[in-house]
Amino acid sequence: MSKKVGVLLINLGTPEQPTAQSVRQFLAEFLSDRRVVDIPKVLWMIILHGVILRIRPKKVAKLYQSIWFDDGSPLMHYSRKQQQALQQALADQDIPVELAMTYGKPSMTDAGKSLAKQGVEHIIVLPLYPQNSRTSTAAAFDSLARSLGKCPHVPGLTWVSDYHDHPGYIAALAQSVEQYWQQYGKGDHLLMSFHGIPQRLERIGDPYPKQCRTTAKLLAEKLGLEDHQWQKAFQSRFGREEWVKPYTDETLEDWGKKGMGRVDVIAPSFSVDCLETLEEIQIQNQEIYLEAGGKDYHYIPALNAEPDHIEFLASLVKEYLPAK
Ligand SMILES: C=CC1=C(C)c2cc3[nH]c(cc4nc(cc5[nH]c(cc1n2)c(C)c5CCC(=O)O)C(CCC(=O)O)=C4C)c(C)c3C=C
Ligand SMILES: [Fe+2]
Ligand SMILES: [Fe+2]
Repeated sequence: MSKKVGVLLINLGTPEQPTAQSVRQFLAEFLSDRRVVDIPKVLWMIILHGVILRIRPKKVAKLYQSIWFDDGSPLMHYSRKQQQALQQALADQDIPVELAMTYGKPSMTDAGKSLAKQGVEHIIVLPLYPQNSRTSTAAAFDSLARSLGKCPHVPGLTWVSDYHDHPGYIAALAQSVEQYWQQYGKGDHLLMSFHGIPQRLERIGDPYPKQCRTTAKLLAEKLGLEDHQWQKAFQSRFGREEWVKPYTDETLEDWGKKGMGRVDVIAPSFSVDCLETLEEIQIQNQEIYLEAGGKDYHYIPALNAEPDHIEFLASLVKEYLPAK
């Protein structure tokens, strides 16, 4: 008899409210994770609690307020929709789907308990990070492992480490760009903006930057773009250290100064729209580009719970089903 399979979708986590208190709670947990910030612990705790958590929550809460949805944070809104849509897509196979966040709620433990209650004995764990990094994917793994530490036994597990070059993922991205172009016309340049990580991490073996470059190259090929029509860049720098280059904001400022026409921006490291896309890319970076002299700026939304994306995720799950 084969074991009943379930799916655990994982994303980062997000504040419960767009308030300084809620943002502080989220950042305190997220930024205390050694997978995310690995500078000497005592020094980091002094900086984090003495400086960052005193200043940043208030500032960032305002940014969350500017993009907050009626039912909560965009990241949570779209993650829930993804879970429901994937659940529906896999209903004919009787595969339940739960959602957990690496930090905060819904917790790994609650999601795991819910799968167990539904009779699941083998979990396909799908972190919604197309590219694999110690700061995102490995952090999700640690969080899952910690919660399994409290479990009376460990179920069967299949870990989807990444899908950065999966033809189905590249096709879903290309499809969304083409649909956008059909509706709103096509820009002169496509900027593919990925969440950044410190450059030092690439030197010590984090596969993430290389996987982002591969995603970008494959997407450009799929769209039939020539080299001068697109560029990749890395966003969301944090702290003083050098991060992987080129930087998104500097690239857009440079393009704006050159008086470039219309730029379209897509963010292929984000499975769902969130603060870093709806605020940083769509609001902040647009301002940078236009103020520098750029003419027109369009943000192409994340794949979210769009049918092509869900179809791809369902097919990915089926590829990882354990042999009967
Ligand atoms: C300490 C530095 C950070 C690293 C390294 C990092 C990697 C990383 N992050 C994501 C995805 C997301 N990050 C988001 C928010 C966010 N990221 C950092 C810092 C690092 N991220 C901070 C401090 C924040 C919070 C906002 C802020 O204070 O600026 C989000 C959005 C969350 C939301 O609620 O909308 C996502 C998603 C990836 C994929 C990644 C490594 C590859
Ligand atoms: Fe981040
Ligand atoms: Fe940011």
